[in-house]
Amino acid sequence: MRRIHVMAAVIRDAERRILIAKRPDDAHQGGLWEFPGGKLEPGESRLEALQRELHEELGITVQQARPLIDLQHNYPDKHIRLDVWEVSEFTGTAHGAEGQPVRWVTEHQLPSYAFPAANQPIVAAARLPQRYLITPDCAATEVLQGIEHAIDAGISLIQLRQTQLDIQDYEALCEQVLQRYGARATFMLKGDQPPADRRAGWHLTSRQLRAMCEQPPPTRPLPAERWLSASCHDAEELQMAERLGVDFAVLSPLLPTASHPEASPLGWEQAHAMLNNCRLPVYLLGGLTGDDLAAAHNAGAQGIAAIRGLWNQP
Ligand SMILES: Nc1nc2c([nH]c(=O)n2[C@H]2C[C@H](O)[C@@H](COP(=O)(O)OP(=O)(O)OP(=O)(O)O)O2)c(=O)[nH]1
Ligand SMILES: [Mg+2]
Repeated sequence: MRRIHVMAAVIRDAERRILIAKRPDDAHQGGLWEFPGGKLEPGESRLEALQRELHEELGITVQQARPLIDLQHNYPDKHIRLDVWEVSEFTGTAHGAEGQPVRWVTEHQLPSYAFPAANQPIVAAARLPQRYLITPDCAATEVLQGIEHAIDAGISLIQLRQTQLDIQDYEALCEQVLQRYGARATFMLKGDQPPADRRAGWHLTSRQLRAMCEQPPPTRPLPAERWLSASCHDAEELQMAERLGVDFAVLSPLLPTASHPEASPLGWEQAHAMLNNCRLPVYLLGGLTGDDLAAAHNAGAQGIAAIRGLWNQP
């Protein structure tokens, strides 16, 4: 089968809107919306190809870009590597230089556009932030204060962990958090059932993930409009997460941590190899801080997840 390496871009404007373009009706995957880009040519670097394609298709010059998600997809007629970068700075006015319709859309509007089958994880990656805060075990007042501080510092995805609380107290805290902060951040909650509050997403432990994948075919336990994520520790669990249809995964432990001294860390190289074979946005967890974001992106991750590394940061 034909194998092609495609560079594509999630381009953002100052209001964080994303540029999408419509593929010509007679092209492969024609009539569907896409993230602008095209094939890597022999001798080009990935960034050079991205710059050339965006200049040809949109008339813009890329100033700043970084890897967002890199995945492979088999269409019936070709095998594609979609190497998607986030473009945060460019010069020029983006327009359909090849006559194609283009549109700036909000993250919220993105899922309502029809994209090729390969794009589902890209749409998730474009909507998700690069930092994922997991709350530490501490008193409820401290949790609330810490969340407020984190949101003010730009964190928009938070898992309420609180292993110290029993179910009733956990649910009461979740309710309070959603009431106060539900409009300002996305909250991922834990538990045996999907969270009752439909604003919240559901984060599965690796044990839950394995149990849900035991009886084939695995069926996604939450409607598409709510976030579903899972904790993974190896390549097999990442594959299960893909098959279950989760929106994103957390892969751990990357580095040694004080909270899990017994676990053997994956290290950057092994994590990178696992992410090469994965079709999900993945946060790396374990001993990381905001300073590790560039390394995480270069390893093919969506970003970092952290408890201490993102809690009470200046
Ligand atoms: N650019 C882009 N291509 C995508 C996306 N999703 C997806 O499945 N594809 C597929 C469709 C095509 O088979 C391939 C991209 O090829 P292309 O037609 O854009 O390549 P190109 O710009 O170099 O065009 P051409 O000169 O070969 O006509 O990747 C996407 O979001 N953006
Ligand atoms: Mg193209």
